Amino acid sequence: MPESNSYSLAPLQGFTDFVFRSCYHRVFGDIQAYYIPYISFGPGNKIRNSQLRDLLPENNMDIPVIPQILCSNAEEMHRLAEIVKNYGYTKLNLNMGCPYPMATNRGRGSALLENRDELKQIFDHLFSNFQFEVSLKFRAGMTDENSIFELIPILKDYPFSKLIFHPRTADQLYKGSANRELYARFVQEINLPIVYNGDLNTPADLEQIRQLNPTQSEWMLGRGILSDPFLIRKIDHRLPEIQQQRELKREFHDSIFEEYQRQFSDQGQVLMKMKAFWSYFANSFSNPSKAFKPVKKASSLAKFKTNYPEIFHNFEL
Ligand SMILES: Cc1cc2nc3c(=O)[nH]c(=O)nc-3n(C[C@H](O)[C@H](O)[C@H](O)COP(=O)(O)O)c2cc1C
Repeated sequence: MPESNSYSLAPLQGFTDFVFRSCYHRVFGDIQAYYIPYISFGPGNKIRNSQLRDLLPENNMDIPVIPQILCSNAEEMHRLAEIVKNYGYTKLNLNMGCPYPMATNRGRGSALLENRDELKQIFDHLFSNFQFEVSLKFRAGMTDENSIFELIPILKDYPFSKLIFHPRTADQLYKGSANRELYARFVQEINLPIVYNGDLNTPADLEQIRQLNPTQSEWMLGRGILSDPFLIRKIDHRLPEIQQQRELKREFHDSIFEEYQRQFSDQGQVLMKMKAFWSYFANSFSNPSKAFKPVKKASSLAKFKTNYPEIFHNFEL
């Protein structure tokens, strides 16, 4: 891999929150940009507290974060972008990839890829009324992956700082696999540097994409990092020796657990967050489904505290 590889953390609502991001950055720190999961308007035109908390500058000190918004039209975009601007951020990411009907039925996320007039209004309004460095994260359309090629002239018309492409259609949700050949064809046709996202779980995954697109150097990683916090070190051939790996992994886990306990007074909420964390983190142990069991079956935070040390003891690689 060339030295110029650069990595960003994908936004995963409920998983890559500020606790995860800050602990990862402190313990591993090999990521250039951490995308904050989207903010959007929910019932009563309100943004969920958890989304706002994740955006607060005091929760993102000294970390290179990029806020993301999920909107359906220029008016919604404007109100969300104002919030991001008022917090002092200078970068903004637009979510045009969310595949879930809850978003797409309201014209948000991937649905915007099929609504070209709305799309252009959003872009026009954003670039003429705000000074953000704007990036765009998108999928390969709603149902027909070839429809994404029709967007190329529009995407080239605006000064996006980055285009991040996850080559799956919305109706695939997370099933099947990301279409790497489609990605390579898209890059060739658009002829701009693009960030690749989707199913990067091993160094070999990056190699295979580079075989199709030799100049690929920008990567956004999501579930791969949640499942293996050493993934980037493996890709860059910087994996420390086994004892240090164990220590770093334990330090990472313990700092996340400590921080959730500081953030939430409700023990049930801490347990829920730790279960979500472990649902991926267990993959970094020798027998993932067995390793996850003691966490999954913990019915209280006290039981979790008793159960998790045995996982490090019994399933550590
Ligand atoms: C639980 C979950 C939550 C996600 N939340 C977001 C989000 O808030 N914003 C976004 O752009 N993508 C979101 N995604 C998509 C990821 O950012 C990423 O595009 C996708 O997981 C593919 O990359 P990966 O295979 O490296 O994980 C989410 C995905 C999952 C599984």
